[in-house]
Amino acid sequence: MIEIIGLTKQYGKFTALDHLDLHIGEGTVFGFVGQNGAGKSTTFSILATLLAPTSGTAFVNGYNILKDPKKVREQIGYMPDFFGVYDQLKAEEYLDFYGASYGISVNERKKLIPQLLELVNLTDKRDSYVDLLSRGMKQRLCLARSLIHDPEVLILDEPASGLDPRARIEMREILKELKAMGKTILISSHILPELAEMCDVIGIIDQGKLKAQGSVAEIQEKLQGAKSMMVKVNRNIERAFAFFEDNPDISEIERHEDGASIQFLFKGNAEAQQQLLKACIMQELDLVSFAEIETDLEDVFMEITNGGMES
Ligand SMILES: Nc1ncnc2c1ncn2[C@@H]1O[C@H](COP(=O)(O)OP(=O)(O)OP(=O)(O)O)[C@@H](O)[C@H]1O
Repeated sequence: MIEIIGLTKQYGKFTALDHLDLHIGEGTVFGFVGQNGAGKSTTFSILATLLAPTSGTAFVNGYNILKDPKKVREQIGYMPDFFGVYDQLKAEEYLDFYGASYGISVNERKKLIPQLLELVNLTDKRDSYVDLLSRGMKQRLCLARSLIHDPEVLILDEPASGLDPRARIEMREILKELKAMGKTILISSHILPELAEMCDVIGIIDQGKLKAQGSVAEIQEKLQGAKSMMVKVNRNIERAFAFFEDNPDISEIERHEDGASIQFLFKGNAEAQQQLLKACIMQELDLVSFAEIETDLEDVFMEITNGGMES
């Protein structure tokens, strides 16, 4: 579990983080989204105890980053956005080196390293020199490195940056496995739709401030106070359009070019939505479908960071 309280970081006069508060529950996959310079890496470096905050603090599994940095480091595996790899080492030796520096015994390392290489799909590269690995492979090796002491919390700064679509899918699959193991995972990214798919909760940061937090659907609802809905009719689209247009809880109604679909924003809870569906059936509106539309995270993000909403 992670608790961030009033975290602030000044670089000289510049405020990179401005009273950030965040609560991330155990076993959550949390996506930290923000434009370049929003403050994601600064937050992660502070959580990893590599950078001191100007004020505020954070707790990782109950350990204070300021008072108990050693304990915090035991809890977390950190993958920075830029990492050096020792190019004179082979993949297996690289992990062995890190395992030794964590005080893991030779015998344990012999068992652990093949497991880690398998987890990140690098078993067949164990004897390859690190500098000859592709970028995606290096990222995965670095992820394996961050797992060597079996941390409960993973902090991954842009783990998919610079990867091609295939390598991104591989990374996503590995993260799914780690989530299944019960790890709490914090990921930052610009690849917004991917985060939406992978994360339970998304936090949107802009100029050092948290603008919104919740599931993609919650963020959208908070932003618009309404859900996007789409209905499709078999015939008589005019009649259906007039029916929805008359409803005071419906706005931004649009007819699609296919001549059969109507999209609108609906303000109301699940009960109200059920009533609306019932009314459509009572009116014999020739519906073939009635559904909530998943919002594109990219749209939500752009709206929020363009000043569409204050938290
Ligand atoms: N050591 C530093 N000295 C001065 N300013 C810094 C320093 N490190 C970061 N900053 C500034 O703080 C702000 C936040 O940077 P940070 O790296 O946390 O952003 P980010 O959200 O991770 O961005 P990116 O996605 O580009 O990595 C930026 O404006 C950056 O220029």
